[in-house]
Amino acid sequence: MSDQRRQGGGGAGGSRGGHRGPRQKSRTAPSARSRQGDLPRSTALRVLRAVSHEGAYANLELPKALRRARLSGRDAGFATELTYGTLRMQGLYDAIIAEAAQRPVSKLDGGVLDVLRMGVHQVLGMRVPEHAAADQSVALARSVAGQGAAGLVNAVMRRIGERLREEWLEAVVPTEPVVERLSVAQSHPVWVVKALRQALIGHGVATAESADTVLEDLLAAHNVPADVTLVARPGLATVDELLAAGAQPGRWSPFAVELESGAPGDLEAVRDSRAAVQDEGSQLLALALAAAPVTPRSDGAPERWLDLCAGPGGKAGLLAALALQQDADLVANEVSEHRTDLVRQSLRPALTAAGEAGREIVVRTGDGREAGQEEPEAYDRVLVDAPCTGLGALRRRPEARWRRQPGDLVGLGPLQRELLASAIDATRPGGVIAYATCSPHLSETTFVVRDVLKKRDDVEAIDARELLAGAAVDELTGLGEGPHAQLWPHLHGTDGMFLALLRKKG
Ligand SMILES: C[S@@+](CC[C@H](N)C(=O)[O-])C[C@H]1O[C@@H](n2cnc3c(N)ncnc32)[C@H](O)[C@@H]1O
Repeated sequence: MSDQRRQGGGGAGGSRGGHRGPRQKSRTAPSARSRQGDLPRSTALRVLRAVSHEGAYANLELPKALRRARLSGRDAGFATELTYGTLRMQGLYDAIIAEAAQRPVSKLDGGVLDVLRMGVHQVLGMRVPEHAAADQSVALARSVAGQGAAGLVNAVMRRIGERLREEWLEAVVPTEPVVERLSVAQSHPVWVVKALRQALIGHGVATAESADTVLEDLLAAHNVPADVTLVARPGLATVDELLAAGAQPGRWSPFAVELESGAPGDLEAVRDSRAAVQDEGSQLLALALAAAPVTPRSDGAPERWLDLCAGPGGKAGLLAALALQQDADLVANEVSEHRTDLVRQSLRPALTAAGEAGREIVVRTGDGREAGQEEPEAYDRVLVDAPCTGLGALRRRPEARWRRQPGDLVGLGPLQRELLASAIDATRPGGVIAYATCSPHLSETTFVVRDVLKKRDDVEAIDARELLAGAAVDELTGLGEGPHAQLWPHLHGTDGMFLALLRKKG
């Protein structure tokens, strides 16, 4: 459990702001505090408004908002849990608000609805005393929508306080059908629940009989904040260095540590891009590709690696470090110029080290769909970390489940297939292609690989599970029936990463 969750009812409001230090109190006059809600809550509300009205991403918006409000320590933790927890559980909270307000949430003003969602999360998700949550919600409602809204929020918050969480669940969660039940109880859109159910069965980790139980575990795992995992990029940083700075060892990757407190940017190695925030699933994928057997080049020339969709540079950062250790060259390609800049930043120390070692690391902007035609059979190892719905990373992207739509798959499907076909063309005979997504959705994983393989006889699937397990420092099972591998948040504590490894024949 994270610090934010542990602190639960403490934080900003457990005691009507009584825990706050004198410095914060002096920044806001008492009259302003009561009119607008306290600083952690008004900061969280500002982020929620930006997410629901301006299409902002909470993980980018929140750090900026915390900085602007100069929140740190417990207050920053409280605002973070309030923002992320409210966004995650929005589906359940909307059902509770509709019942308590005796009207559909679509009839409520958007700002008032966000205030109420935050209010419900405080009472039912964070154990903040009802009176503190209600008073602060009323003040926030007054500031966003006036006195009339304050009266409505007051009435709804009092009604919400009349029942325990279990009683609310009983009141608003339908008993059947199962998909509807899980959708409300675990706060996911129905289409996502259905797609994940199919994925669990399709990837071979559940049967039609066991799927509902396993599905509940998966959905529940999406509602628990992910640990902050770092990678010590080999040759550039060491795990020991990060452990000495207070991190704990990771579970699967030999280069992973977990940061239980503090911000990643507090660590020098992270500031220098020698280490980085990276889920262990992503680390294992890069390690599996680097370890896959390829036929050595007959001319003895160094291997050439390609990361076709590299932005913002997480996997490219680890691949660059591994390429340096294996005397290989790397091209990190990305279609967006802005994201190419992020890759360049991420690879800064590796670029310097490559220059010193006489190795070549190139960061470039380009459409990956053209690489196969422009550089046929040029590479030994190619990663396609394809643009996808991100349904495997819902722990980290709290608003993604509400923003994503089934229609997104229509645009992504052809792009994923074209990128994979291009990657195969760019790989020389005897080389290996890794196709990865941070989504277990069958339409973006096994169906893409199946369709591409159906059209060509120059490539075959190899057992990704074996290579993934071989890269792990602990026994890694539950990856499916093969040959492709699927990681799961509820089984492995990683993001839901998919990996197919293909070998170019010849
Ligand atoms: C899932 S992200 C890759 C994440 C990255 N590998 C990492 O670990 O940090 C997919 C990336 O593909 C890029 N992309 C989308 N279409 C592309 C294309 N046609 N060619 C190359 N990159 C593309 C997106 O801009 C995005 O940065």
